[in-house]
Amino acid sequence: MIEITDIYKTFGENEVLKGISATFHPGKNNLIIGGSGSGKTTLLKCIVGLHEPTKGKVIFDSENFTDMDFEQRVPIRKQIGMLFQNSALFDSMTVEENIMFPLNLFTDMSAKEKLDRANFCLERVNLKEKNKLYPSELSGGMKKRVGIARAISMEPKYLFVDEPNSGLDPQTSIVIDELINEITREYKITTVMVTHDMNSVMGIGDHIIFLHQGKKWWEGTNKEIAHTDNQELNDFVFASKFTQAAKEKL
Ligand SMILES: Nc1ncnc2c1ncn2[C@@H]1O[C@H](COP(=O)(O)OP(=O)(O)OP(=O)(O)O)[C@@H](O)[C@H]1O
Repeated sequence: MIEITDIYKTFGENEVLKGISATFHPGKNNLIIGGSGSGKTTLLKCIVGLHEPTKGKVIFDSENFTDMDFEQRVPIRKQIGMLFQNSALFDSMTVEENIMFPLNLFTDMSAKEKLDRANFCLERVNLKEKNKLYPSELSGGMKKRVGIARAISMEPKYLFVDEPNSGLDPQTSIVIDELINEITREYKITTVMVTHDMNSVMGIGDHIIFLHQGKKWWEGTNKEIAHTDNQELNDFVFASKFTQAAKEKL
């Protein structure tokens, strides 16, 4: 479980986050949504420690991450898997080497153990036997799957995902969402995902927080979002005539 309390983040004069609190539970897809520039990525970075909040606390399973120094944070960082927008694979490394990268860095596993783990993860994301390919030889969807395989290689307790569907076609996006959803449930991971994608929101949004004007404007599930009377959320989710018409049929 991750608890964030009263998170503020200011860049110069720009107060981006204004007192955000939320609890993210294990085995759930926790989604952060909101308009462009509303602070979603900033919040995600504050939670993982890529930004320090100006004020507020981040607690990982009763451990106060905010008050820890770099060294103290290492054991928690080892339990964090990350999948960022461009998959962030190393182009000069094969698929297998990319997946083993965190294992080389953070574990003392033997070469065979690392290879077995990489193969297990590749199988889990349906990329068996793609070990020796380079990122340039993969489609966008395959790269995301390698990114997921790498993110789960350390058996993370927490998974942070930023816009996993950017640049993917709708069908591939659904495959990626389903994979994240299955892994979250199977390994009881606390997953926190930033997304713009309404298919993701409706498909896998167990718990959603909507950011607006730097605040948590609304919180609920994908079932509740369809019937919201929150004006700003409604305008955001059902922005097009097409989605508005679909809502009326719900
Ligand atoms: N490192 C930084 N330095 C200064 N300002 C920043 C920094 N990172 C983000 N910001 C500002 O914080 C605000 C929120 O940015 P953020 O990337 O968190 O929004 P977002 O909701 O994720 O947007 P998008 O959906 O467009 O990716 C923006 O005004 C942005 O310019």
